[in-house]
Amino acid sequence: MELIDSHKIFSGKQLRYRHRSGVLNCDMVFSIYLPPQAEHGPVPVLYWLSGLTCDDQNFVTKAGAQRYAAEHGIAIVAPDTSPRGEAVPDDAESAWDFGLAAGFYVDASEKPWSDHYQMYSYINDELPSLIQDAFAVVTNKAAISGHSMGGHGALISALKNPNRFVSVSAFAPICAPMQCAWGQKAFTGYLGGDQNKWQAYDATALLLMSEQAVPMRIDQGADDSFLLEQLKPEKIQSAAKQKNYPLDYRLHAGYDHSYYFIASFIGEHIAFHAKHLSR
Ligand SMILES: N[C@@H](CCC(=O)N[C@@H](CSC=O)C(=O)NCC(=O)O)C(=O)O
Repeated sequence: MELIDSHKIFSGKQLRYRHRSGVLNCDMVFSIYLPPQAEHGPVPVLYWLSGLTCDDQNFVTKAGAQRYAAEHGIAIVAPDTSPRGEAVPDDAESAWDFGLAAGFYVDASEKPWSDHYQMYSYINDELPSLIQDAFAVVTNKAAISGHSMGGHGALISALKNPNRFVSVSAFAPICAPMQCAWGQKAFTGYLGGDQNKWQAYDATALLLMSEQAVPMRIDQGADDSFLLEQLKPEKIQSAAKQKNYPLDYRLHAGYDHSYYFIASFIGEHIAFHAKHLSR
């Protein structure tokens, strides 16, 4: 693992590393914020998953999360959103919603994507192992959050691993990818045409099948241009109501899909996770 950037911020450290990923079969970069408390012992970890077109830096430079992570003594790991490199296939049409920076946090089964696009395993297995081996972090519990495509990634990770994550939150997540154009395109490309396979990566379907709840918070901007066509929070709200699932859903007047929205509420999300991580 190679340290490629380092900054002191709010008495902690914002670090950036490059490493070889076995599951993605390419070099990857991730960022980690270590709060000042990490100098005195293990701290809990919040994983942050970013959205379409992002890499690890969008959240680090725009969300303003470090102030709150330092206050609560939480490390934040921000991975990239897809495999990258000369040998990694990208979408032939260079679409921004598929291929590069659009891994959708699934394990692809279809060629040519399956050789590299194994983002679910990277986020849920390989990266946490690496983080636990390399940093002073608490190993038996973590929290997860994300935005848009990354919100979908956070929700499915928690729903599929209720013993690993103590809490999950999301900003403007893609709540029902099987029922929107972004999700249908990605799942067809990465997983093939059999929709039975898609359910394993659809937050609304997973919630309906869940047997163990993870405290969940979703914040959504009412002026988000993707709200009606792509995000569909009403699907997961309805599923949560049906299952009596602990979903705290908040709609905010005037906010859009951008990092201005995320920066406005990231402090509340980190406080939500801190409460559950400290139990
Ligand atoms: N094509 C546009 C819009 C892309 C966009 O809005 N990306 C969001 C995530 S959308 C769902 O996953 C984002 O986080 N963008 C990065 C940012 O820093 O705002 C474009 O390319 O701008």
